[in-house]
Amino acid sequence: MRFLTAGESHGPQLTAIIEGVPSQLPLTAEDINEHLARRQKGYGRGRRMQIEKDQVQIMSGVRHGKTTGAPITLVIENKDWTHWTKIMGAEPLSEEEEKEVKRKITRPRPGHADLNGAIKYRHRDMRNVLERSSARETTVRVAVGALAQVILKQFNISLAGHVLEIGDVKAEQKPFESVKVLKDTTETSEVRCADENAGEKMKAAIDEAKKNGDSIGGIVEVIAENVPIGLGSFAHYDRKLDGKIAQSVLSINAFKGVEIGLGFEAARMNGSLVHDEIAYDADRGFYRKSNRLGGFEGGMTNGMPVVVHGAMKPIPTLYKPLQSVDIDSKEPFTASIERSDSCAVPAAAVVCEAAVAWEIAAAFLDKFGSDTMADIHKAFNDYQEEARNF
Ligand SMILES: Cc1cc2nc3c(=O)[nH]c(=O)nc-3n(C[C@H](O)[C@H](O)[C@H](O)COP(=O)(O)O)c2cc1C
Ligand SMILES: C=C(O[C@@H]1CC(C(=O)O)=C[C@@H](OP(=O)(O)O)[C@H]1O)C(=O)O
Repeated sequence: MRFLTAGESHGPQLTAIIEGVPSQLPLTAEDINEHLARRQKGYGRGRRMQIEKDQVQIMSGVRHGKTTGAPITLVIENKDWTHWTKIMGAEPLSEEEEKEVKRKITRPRPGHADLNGAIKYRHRDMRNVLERSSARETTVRVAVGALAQVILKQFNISLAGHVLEIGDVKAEQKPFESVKVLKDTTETSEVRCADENAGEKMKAAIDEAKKNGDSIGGIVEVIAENVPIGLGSFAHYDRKLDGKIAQSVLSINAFKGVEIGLGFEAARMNGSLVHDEIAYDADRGFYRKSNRLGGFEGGMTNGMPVVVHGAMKPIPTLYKPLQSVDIDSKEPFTASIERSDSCAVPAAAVVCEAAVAWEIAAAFLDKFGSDTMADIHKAFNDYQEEARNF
């Protein structure tokens, strides 16, 4: 399975084309819209989220509620587009229109793709960079991840993404062993949270940052349950599933770190406290007594829940402005701002969940086939039986 996305933040729409989805998979727009709504709900978003009401249109590859095996096209409209038709239109502007429309952006924003992208693609109007580098694109990635979750659900594999930390407020975690998910946790941090008030403390930290004209980042966690043993491979670097997940998570806007299981903490501990001992039960087959390594050994899943953490930097556009330099005048200026999120970590938890879901689903189809659901179910059931009796 593979996908491409296209579309600008203030253009007419975002599009994804997904190729390699098996036939006979039940799929409706509602399966996807549910996740799009979760992404919009998170605390700390700016005014743009009041304009958008993300809804997917399935434009190809599905007939009467079932996939056909043909490429699937997903489209999400930007409601804000109506305010940007002149600035973002594909047609050349007349001289009159050119004067009317404030076109050029020459002031790069620290923390964004603006300056590097402008130099790389020789744009003197940095709107050509910022429109595509915007995290608006994460909408359509969530749509693609939602489709991946529909596939995984057929095999009882479920995922949850939630917020672990906002700034220095931590959701005190329950141990990995007691993970029993899976509900909507984008507003609070219920999944593995021992402190019932953590969600409220996080919201207060977001409010405080906003009040100071600042922004705040955080850490999200994604857990996938009932993942079979052996997705991914030890055989080659680009088939290691933990590596693929890391790439996918790190590609989310503003993500600066990724961990699997204990992650960086494992480097500070002795081996006896890190590795998960192997046990055997006639009903379950082989299993682990703990899950410190987050469900991975040798680039492959080991049957324990997959646990991924992603670290998001604070939003770069600040109401308390940063210094930069105009690319035309070369004069320093203080960045001005019209609107921005002050925290997008809760929303990013949903994006991270989508990224992990996609990688697991793609690896799942690599292992069990990808033509039609009945064949995949058969291959999966046979393999699970063999793994249990191994
Ligand atoms: C869901 C989400 C919403 C975001 N909203 C904003 C925003 O409103 N303002 C902003 O400056 N950056 C926002 N960002 C972050 C920028 O898109 C990101 O920092 C920028 O594109 C540069 O990429 P990099 O941080 O990965 O290097 C958001 C990121 C995500 C994941
Ligand atoms: C539109 C979304 O996020 C946007 C991501 C973003 C950025 O610079 O990345 C900047 C803001 O957009 P605008 O400049 O239009 O206010 C966010 O609202 C979204 O998440 O759907």
